[in-house]
Amino acid sequence: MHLRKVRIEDTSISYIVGVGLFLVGCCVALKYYRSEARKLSHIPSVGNQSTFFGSLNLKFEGRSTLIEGSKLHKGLFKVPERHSWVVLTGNRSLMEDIRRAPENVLSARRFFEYLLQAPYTFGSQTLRNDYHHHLIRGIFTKSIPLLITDIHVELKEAFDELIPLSEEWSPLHLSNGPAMQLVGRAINRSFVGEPLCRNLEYIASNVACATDVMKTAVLLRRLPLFLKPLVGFFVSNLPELLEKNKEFTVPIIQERRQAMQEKGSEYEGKPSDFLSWLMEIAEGNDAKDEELAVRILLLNLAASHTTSRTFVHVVYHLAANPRFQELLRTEVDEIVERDGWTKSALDDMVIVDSFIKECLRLHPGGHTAIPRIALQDFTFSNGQTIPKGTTVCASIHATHLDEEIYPDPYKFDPLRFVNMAAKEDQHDDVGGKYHGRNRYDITSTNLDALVFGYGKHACPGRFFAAAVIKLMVAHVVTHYDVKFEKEGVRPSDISCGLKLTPNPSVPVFFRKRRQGAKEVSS
Ligand code: HEM
Repeated sequence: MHLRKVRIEDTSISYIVGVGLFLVGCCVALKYYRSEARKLSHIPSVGNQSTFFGSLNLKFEGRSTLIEGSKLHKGLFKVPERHSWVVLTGNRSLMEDIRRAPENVLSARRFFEYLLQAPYTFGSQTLRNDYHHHLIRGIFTKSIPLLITDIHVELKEAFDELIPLSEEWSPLHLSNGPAMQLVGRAINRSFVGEPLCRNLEYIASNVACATDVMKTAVLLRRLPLFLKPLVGFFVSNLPELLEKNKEFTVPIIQERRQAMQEKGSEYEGKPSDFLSWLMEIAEGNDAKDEELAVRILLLNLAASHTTSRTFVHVVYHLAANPRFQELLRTEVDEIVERDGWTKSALDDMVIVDSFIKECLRLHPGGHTAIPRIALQDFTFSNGQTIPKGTTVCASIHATHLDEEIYPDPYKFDPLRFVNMAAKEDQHDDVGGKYHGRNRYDITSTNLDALVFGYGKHACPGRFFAAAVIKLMVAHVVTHYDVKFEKEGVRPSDISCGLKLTPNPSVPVFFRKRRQGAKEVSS
């Protein structure tokens, strides 16, 4: 009897273990069946195959890995990014396929929602309703010539406060805060006007919100769907930060509403800035004070890091090469003496333009461009297919570092785009194919210049960004000498996943300009 019981227990234990193993096996098989790795197995991968080691590989050798990918694979290839896979291409025709695909097939919007983990940070609704993009493309961009004077005044004050003109060299960790403050003041002069644009707590609040969103999003992107709301709740401080941020903007909105009620919609002294224009066109829920405040914050999110990062890259190149400072200031001195600080003066600064564009070519914000998420299976013109849900983009280095387009592509050539435009003009003279000089301006977007994206989602703020960065760079070369401690050595960029940022650990030394200093009109 006793023996029989033992046998039964033995049998049931092996039975339970067997069923357990079977279920685990089913789960593993199901996980693999549903995994990106299986669905994308037909697309060749580059670098290490494990998502963990592959991501490390991307971190330390992102640029070379993606260049290798474009060279080895003429179609699509994939790389692991942290927890998942990203499909890329360096093929121009396939990049055009991405550009041409409609939003309901390859979605830019869905990518940004994923990037910012919108449902758990800002909320998808705010992001999906992008009526403010039309405003940026329309009246805001058209008004740049009128906005320039105020931005210049704001920048001058900001520079004087943050980097006082001194006869001695003073070190400054530019990328850690000063660049964001300079840019924050400049752009907010046109977004919300004074005095809010120079309220340092407001500028810091914008930066804090952006940092919190990015930090939270990086974490949430790795988690399964069911954990995101819970973890987001504990990790993010965004709700409090947003409330704090609204305390700066909402009173200004209410003041303007009151002025309009009392003195009419076009009252004397009505500020000409983005907030005023936004209040004019917002409707329904979007017109609520708090919604308007969040939209201004979103605009800051899109504009501030991108612009300040570019400014830092430019200053780093100037600091590493004192002769470049001479090159730019010769141009700026002459033009400003003639035209003052105007939009047409900025347009004439073709060397400054070329210099900044060359920085953007070599130091884009990341290794990729035109990122999209497939909302349905998509077949490229070469016959390769990606399944629904795949993140796909262009490898930016494939064109930015293509020696057929840019001879000696790794060399920083400040006059590269001036010379390319001049060649184009010669072509025009002899009846060659003429693209127009504008093709070589900072703001031009095409397959060879992908830093602002390309196609219908290309950055609508790029004309404004270009004007602000030009003003900042022109101000630096006309007022300061800059250098690094070790002459000629520019710190390498930091690569983090698919992102690229200037190295923040090295200070730039500033001193009042000595060489050829002259009184430039302020
Ligand atoms: C150097 C500075 C800047 C860089 C490098 C930059 C870059 C970009 C890039 C790469 C995109 C995505 C394009 C795509 O998906 O194909 C983008 C989108 C956007 N940018 Fe910028 N940007 C800069 C400055 C600004 C500024 C100053 C503003 C606002 C005035 C702005 C507003 C936007 C907006 C609203 C979008 C979303 C466009 C859409 O999805 O249709 N950006 N930007």
